[in-house]
Amino acid sequence: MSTPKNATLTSTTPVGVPTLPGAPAPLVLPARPEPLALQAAQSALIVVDMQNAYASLGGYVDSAGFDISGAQGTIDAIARAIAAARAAGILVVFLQNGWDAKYVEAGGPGSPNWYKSNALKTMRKKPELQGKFLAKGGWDYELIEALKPMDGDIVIPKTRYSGFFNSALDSTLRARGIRNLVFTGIATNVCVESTLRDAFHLEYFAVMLEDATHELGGDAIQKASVYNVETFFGWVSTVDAFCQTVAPELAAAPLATAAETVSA
Ligand SMILES: C/C(=C/NC(N)=O)C(=O)O
Repeated sequence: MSTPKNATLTSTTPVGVPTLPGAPAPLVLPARPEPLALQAAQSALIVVDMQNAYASLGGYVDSAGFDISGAQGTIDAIARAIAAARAAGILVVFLQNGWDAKYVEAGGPGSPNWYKSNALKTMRKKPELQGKFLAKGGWDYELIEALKPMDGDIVIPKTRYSGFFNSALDSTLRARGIRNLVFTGIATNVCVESTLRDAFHLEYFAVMLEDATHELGGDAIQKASVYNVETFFGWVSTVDAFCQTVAPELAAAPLATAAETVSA
């Protein structure tokens, strides 16, 4: 989604993880409702579920009838954020949603996921699609070509909407001293928001780059999710603000240079 025209990044006293004595001065990310102070070494860029299932025509959400016509803009925005994060030494973590090829991890009729997952529902409705959506080893499950992990990035598989549930995400972040999470990905209102809410409950400072996320359900849904994050669970910023803050030298460079540092 593009930045709303009336969006103002309020400029008040920064908040965030207290700076330890002797630590370098923190970066200050313009954000709503207030700027967020963060150390690059204590921060991770979380790229949520940028898989063919969610971002490519012919993938699961497109096949299930959701509108992903805006996904390309989101992909480009995430590519810029990833390039800036890597340049700044900020850990990049890709979440990858899905299940084993036999769908044991999806849960059977005893799991609410059986009834709420539109991937499972669509495959039940159209048996010719059985086995196609979100199955490990398949095209649908793969991260999209334009946003492939590089050396130093981390990929965390997950089986439910929240990246923290039954996954290695929390321990991976804690082991590296990460306290600030910068969220991008699809879908704003499902896996991004679910993971960000859990981040709040686990004491991470979470900020969502609103123009590097894409909703499932329309503009009103995007606005509602942004409102929730800004008001209750964390902070909201933009890709431009993030790039300018963490890698100003890259933000000034031509787009092609930034894109080149993203694809493996
Ligand atoms: C609806 C849905 C959203 N996933 C996500 N990555 O936000 C799903 O996985 O079924």
